[in-house]
Amino acid sequence: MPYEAIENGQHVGMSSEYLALVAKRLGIELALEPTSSWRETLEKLKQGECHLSPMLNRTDERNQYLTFSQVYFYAPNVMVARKDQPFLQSFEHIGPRVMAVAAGYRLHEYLRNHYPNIKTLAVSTERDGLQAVADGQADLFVGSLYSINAYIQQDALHDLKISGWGGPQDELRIGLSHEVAELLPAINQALLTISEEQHLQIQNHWNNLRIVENSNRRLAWQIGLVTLTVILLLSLWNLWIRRYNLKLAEQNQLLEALRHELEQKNAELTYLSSHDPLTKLHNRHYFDHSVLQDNRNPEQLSRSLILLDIDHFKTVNDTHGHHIGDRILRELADVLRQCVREHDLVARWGGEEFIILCHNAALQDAVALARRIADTLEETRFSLDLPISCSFGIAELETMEPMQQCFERADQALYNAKAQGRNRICISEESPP
Ligand SMILES: Nc1nc2c(ncn2[C@@H]2O[C@H](COP(=O)(O)OP(=O)(O)OP(=O)(O)O)[C@@H](O)[C@H]2O)c(=O)[nH]1
Repeated sequence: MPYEAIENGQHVGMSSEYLALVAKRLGIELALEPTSSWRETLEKLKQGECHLSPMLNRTDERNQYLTFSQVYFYAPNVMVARKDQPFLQSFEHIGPRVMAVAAGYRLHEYLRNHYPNIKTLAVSTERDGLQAVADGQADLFVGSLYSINAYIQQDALHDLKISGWGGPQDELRIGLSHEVAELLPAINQALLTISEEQHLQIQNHWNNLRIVENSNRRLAWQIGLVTLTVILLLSLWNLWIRRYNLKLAEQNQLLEALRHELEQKNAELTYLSSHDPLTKLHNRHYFDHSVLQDNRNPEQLSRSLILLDIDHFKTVNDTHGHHIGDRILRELADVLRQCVREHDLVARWGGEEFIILCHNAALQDAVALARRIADTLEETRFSLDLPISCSFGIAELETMEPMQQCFERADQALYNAKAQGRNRICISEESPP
């Protein structure tokens, strides 16, 4: 631009208006063959894939495959440099500087033929050439004043300046492939009928108005792009946060399940460490720690200990096997659970020996409980209908007496019961002085 471009599939720019005028005068319709670069346009003309191109300079090379109309548009060429570069009079003063030039343009051919020593950087479009100078890839760009003016404004290349004349001015013509060369006289005639006023109108139209429009459109695109990028980044951020929270919730759930499992295992461990696995009664460890270490407080109510031991249990095991012995132990535990009061504490002391702490029970209360147990044993039908009896030793905790001492008295009483023939209750009357 401002020469020509394709916008939304339409040919626009000065060139399109000149072509429209010519086509109208000739009474013909022209079909657009879109190309993306000047090189491609020339190649299609060469191959006969299209028949006409507007706004071409005549060169020796192009003369081989094109026929040219008369000149209908003159455009000066200029050199562009960054603002910190000096002004250069002409191509003679370029020195070792690198000059960007649009590949396939007449100027490219002109430089090659007349200034082979100038270092050139071939770019696809004039716009790319200006950008190459702005980016420092080239020191200069040479091209049409009209295009350069437009692109500097559109792309806001404010660090660039016109730094000198860029060779002979462009003399632009319509180029026709030889196949349609017979149209040439009519085209020349049509070009002659374009008035000075129409020329001016076309140039003003595309040199001012469109630039402003494009510039705004470019800005709008840039703002739109930045907004879209921000929206995209925010969406990605939200997605990431949502995924992170989901993962966190999963981890928390897992942690909660583990905590629950740990609590269960702890409860199991506590149970196992304080209970006898066979009878499910409290075990000796529990009883020892929670009761025997506890010395009597004078203000507490009376308490008694009962120790009981199954009579001739070895015979049960020896005669009927260990598993029957186990069953008898479990059945005896059930009897004890059934006979004691809820605040009494029953434990398996070891082997076939059990202990009961009777709370709020004086000696006679403990004796009554032992009798109840002995009676229940007689009435209970144990496995294999075996008759099961126990010997009992009982002691009441005296004021200020250590629990351990009371236990030893009960143990002695139990020993006495065994010694006196078993299946009986013996009492430790009082603690030794
Ligand atoms: N089945 C079984 N037997 C046990 C268990 N713990 C200890 N015993 C048995 O209990 C028996 C205790 O035998 P002894 O100490 O001689 O006592 P006893 O035969 O009951 O005789 P007295 O107590 O003197 O009446 C032994 O045969 C032990 O093997 C157990 O958990 N299961």
